[in-house]
Formats: sequence, structure tokens, C-alpha cells
Amino acid sequence: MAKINLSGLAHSYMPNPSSDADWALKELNLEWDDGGAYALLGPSGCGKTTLLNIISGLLTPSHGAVLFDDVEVTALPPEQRHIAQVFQFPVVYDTMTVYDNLAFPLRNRGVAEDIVRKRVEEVAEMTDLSATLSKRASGLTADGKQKISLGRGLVREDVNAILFDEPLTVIDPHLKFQLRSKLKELHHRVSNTMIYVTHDQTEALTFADKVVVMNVGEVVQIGTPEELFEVPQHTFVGHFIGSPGMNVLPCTVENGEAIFAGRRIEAVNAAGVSPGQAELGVRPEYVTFAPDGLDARVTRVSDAGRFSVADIECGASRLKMLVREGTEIPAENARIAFDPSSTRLYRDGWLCGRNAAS
Ligand SMILES: Nc1ncnc2c1ncn2[C@@H]1O[C@H](COP(=O)(O)OP(=O)(O)OP(=O)(O)O)[C@@H](O)[C@H]1O
Repeated sequence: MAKINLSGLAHSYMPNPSSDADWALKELNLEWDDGGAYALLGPSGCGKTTLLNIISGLLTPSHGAVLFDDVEVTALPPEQRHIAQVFQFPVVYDTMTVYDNLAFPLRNRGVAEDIVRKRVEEVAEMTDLSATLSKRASGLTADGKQKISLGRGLVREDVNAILFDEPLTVIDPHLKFQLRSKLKELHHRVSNTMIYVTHDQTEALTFADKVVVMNVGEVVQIGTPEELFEVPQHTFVGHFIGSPGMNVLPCTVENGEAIFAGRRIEAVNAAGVSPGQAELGVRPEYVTFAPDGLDARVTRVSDAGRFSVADIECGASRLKMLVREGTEIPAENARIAFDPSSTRLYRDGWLCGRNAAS
């Protein structure tokens, strides 16, 4: 297990990068604690795999350094980094038994058979594979095979970190929940440093203590699931996390106050923001019907279980609000308000006066 530092890291696949767009990974500095559970979350092409490959040693970064427990490993090949990896598609030897598959990473390093047996049995118990140890791997279902991959990732006790690259992609939706919970439980039991790459917010938010949100080669926020939800540092995070995502409404700022749909709107971080165009960010959860609120019109209501999602027109903007079961939805002359402690100003995508907590 190790603390991982990424220092001034940047990567371009081009020999002579010139513009911002030429960088698959823009400069980043990160410190990951020993034993932490982290997720790299972002849409396709944002640079997650590039970053993972730099950590595992499959790729040498154009700039910067990778350190494990303060020792630089940037130039070391993967086999000298002591990293376990679990990929999208299970990597198992079909003709071997489940036992031999789990034992493989240990035997490969010349570990004595009595220790191999002890570790394989422990890991099989953790991954619910004990009953299948003597079976051939070829007879297992996709999720069974992915459990073998997980087990092989966990079986070595000398790894610096375990990297998961979209490990639930091939798993049936109804089994995903089980495996997700299993991974979280395993992290509590083995307390390895784990880094989990995904584009699925549910997977990231369930697994990780801290989530690194990436967009077009840039880390836009690192935070706990709650921080990402409550105080998005960028409108991208507000929109990407949550369902539906945060409303982003064009407004103007005058005298340190936000003006939207002709009215002054209270926002946590409005004081000190210079005059001009900006955006108000407010989650659908924090929009309510209020008698003295802004004039609005409900254009559509869709049922989302315990809540409904209402589409609203307000001034020249459209937004969404979550409506609790049993709340009366006005057919006309609706009025809405935003919770002032959860309404924030953004400019050029970034939160004004960054780190403005509520
Ligand atoms: N071998 C390569 N050569 C050139 N460009 C590459 C290479 N691999 C990735 N890229 C580019 O680098 C950027 C980041 O890609 P990367 O695969 O790291 O993103 P990702 O977030 O992992 O995406 P996905 O979720 O689709 O795997 C993309 O623009 C991609 O096209």
C-alpha cells in the first residue's frame, strides 16, 4: 500500500503539442492517501485511462512525476511498480481452475505453496468464490469471472495500489449493485489504496471516499460525494453529478447582487462578484413553489418515483425542479424560489470566489 503523488503531471500524445486541445491530460497535482478509495469520474475521452496508464507505468508522461510513498517511479516499468489492475473485461485463464487463477499472481512471484493456499482461501471467501475453487473458470458466468479478476487483484499483499478500469461494464445491471457493494466492503477489509475509473456517477459515488471529476483532460474538482453535490466548483460538476443535474441560469450581477428574470436573487457567494454576465447554479432539489417567488410556468411533469421532475419556464430560461409526492403543482400562475443557501454564482463555468461553502 502506498500514498500516491502526481506532481506537475501532463500528457500529450502529440510530439509537439501547441494548443490546449493537444493535451490529453493538462497539468495536474494530486495526492492520494495510503489506503484511500478514489474514483476517477468523467465522460468518454476526458483522460481517465491516460492517467491510469501513467500511474501503472504503461505510459510515460510528457511532463511531471509519479511518486509512491515519496519515491519517484516515473521511469519504472509496470512490473516494478507493484500495481494490481482489474480491467473492463475479465482476464482469466479459462482452462485453469478458479483456485489456480487466483493463485497465479502469487506463484508467478515464487510464493511458497502454503502461503498461496492461505491467501487464495482468504480471497475466495471475500469474493464469494469458495464454493467454486475446484471448478474450471470457463464454466463461470461473466460476473463470476469478473470476481476472479477482482480476487487476482486482491491476492497479492505487496501491491502499492489496485487500479480498476470500468470493472462493471460487462456485468448485468441487476448484478452491478451487488458487485459495487462487494467492492466497497472489500476496501474496508483490505484497506488498500484503490483507484476506480468510471464514467458512471453511481459507481463512483458508491465506491469512493473521494471522487476526482475530470473533463477534457482537466481535473475540475476533487471531493467527497457530498461536496460534489452540495458545492460544485464548476458547472460541469453540477451538471454531471445529480439526476437531473444542476440548473445553470444566465443572470447579471449588479452591485454584488444576482439579477435573474428581473428580480434580485440571493446567492451564497454573490458579495464581491464584479458586475457583468454570470450564471446562477441551483439544483432541482433546491427549487420550490413559493407564493412570493418568480413568475413561472410548468410545462411538463414526469414521474421519477418518490419525486416528480417538473420542467419550468422562468423569464427566458428553462429549468428543472424536483417536486415531492403530494405537492400540488399549479397548472398556471406558478411561482418559484431558489434556496439561498444552495444557490451560487458561476462565471466562465467556475464557481465565483472558489470554495464558497454554504
Ligand atoms: N494512444 C493514443 N494516441 C493518441 N491519442 C490518444 C491515445 N489514447 C487516447 N488518446 C486521446 O486522448 C484523450 C483522452 O483519452 P482517454 O482514453 O485517456 O480518455 P478516457 O476518459 O479514458 O475515455 P474512455 O472512457 O472512452 O476510455 C482523448 O482525446 C483520446 O482520443
